[in-house]
Amino acid sequence: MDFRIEDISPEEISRRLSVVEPLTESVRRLIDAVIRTEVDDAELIAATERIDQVVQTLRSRQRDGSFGTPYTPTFIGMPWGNAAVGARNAIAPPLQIRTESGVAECEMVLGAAYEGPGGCVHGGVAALMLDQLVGEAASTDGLPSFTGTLTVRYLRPTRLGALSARAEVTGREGRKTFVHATLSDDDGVTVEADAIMIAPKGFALPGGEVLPHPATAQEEN
Ligand SMILES: CCCCCCCCCCCC(=O)SCCNC(=O)CCNC(=O)[C@H](O)C(C)(C)COP(=O)(O)OP(=O)(O)OC[C@H]1O[C@@H](n2cnc3c(N)ncnc32)[C@H](O)[C@@H]1OP(=O)(O)O
Repeated sequence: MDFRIEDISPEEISRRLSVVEPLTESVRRLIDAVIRTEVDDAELIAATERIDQVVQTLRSRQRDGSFGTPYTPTFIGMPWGNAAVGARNAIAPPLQIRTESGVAECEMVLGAAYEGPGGCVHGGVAALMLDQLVGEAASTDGLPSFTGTLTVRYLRPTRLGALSARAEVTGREGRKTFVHATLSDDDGVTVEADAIMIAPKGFALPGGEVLPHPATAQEEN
């Protein structure tokens, strides 16, 4: 896994986000527009050419491979290509997740790009959002955890539109954290999930042994 360190200040992080977040929002509007447009074929072909020109400009200077998750020396993560919450990733659902001890929650408005059954949220998108939320809830004590097992129950179809989601830690056992999560619309819960999150070897255990961070462990190996 990629654990590169980038020595930049929180102010520099904010500055970079202030530039890329509007770009990502613009691409989200583009995705929605492409799905729902009813313009004629000539306009679609002209739009394809204009979009390809923009792609060419962006590709004139580009990193190899994926974005990865760079960390500052004080472990502020920058997962900007992440499929669930990447600030540069327009296919990520628009989530602004808030966390407090053992809890992660957010509200979101999902449009045409997240459709599965007609007019409803794709089950994989619901699972993606809940997977991220259980990960963030499990990691609020500073011990990042991977999803070991995620069990998802779809109780009824989730209409596209305004939704909310919440994850809460229900127990911890060694490196395992148990988390329950829900996705809800105005009428209540539509999807629920239970996760077993695992803190990989190489991270500090809460109140116990401090293991090397993967970034430094990698250098030592
Ligand atoms: C602060 C920043 C915020 C950061 C915020 C971060 C949010 C991240 C959210 C993103 C979530 C993701 O998508 S994560 C990506 C999807 N997940 C993955 O790719 C994980 C792939 N799997 C793995 O890397 C590995 O299998 C691990 C790390 C899950 C486990 O490996 P391990 O560490 O070697 O585990 P091991 O020693 O064998 O077992 C330890 C204990 O866990 C149990 N265990 C092991 N695997 C599993 C499993 N899959 N499901 C259930 N339980 C398991 C074992 O029975 C054992 O229990 P006992 O005997 O002790 O009782």
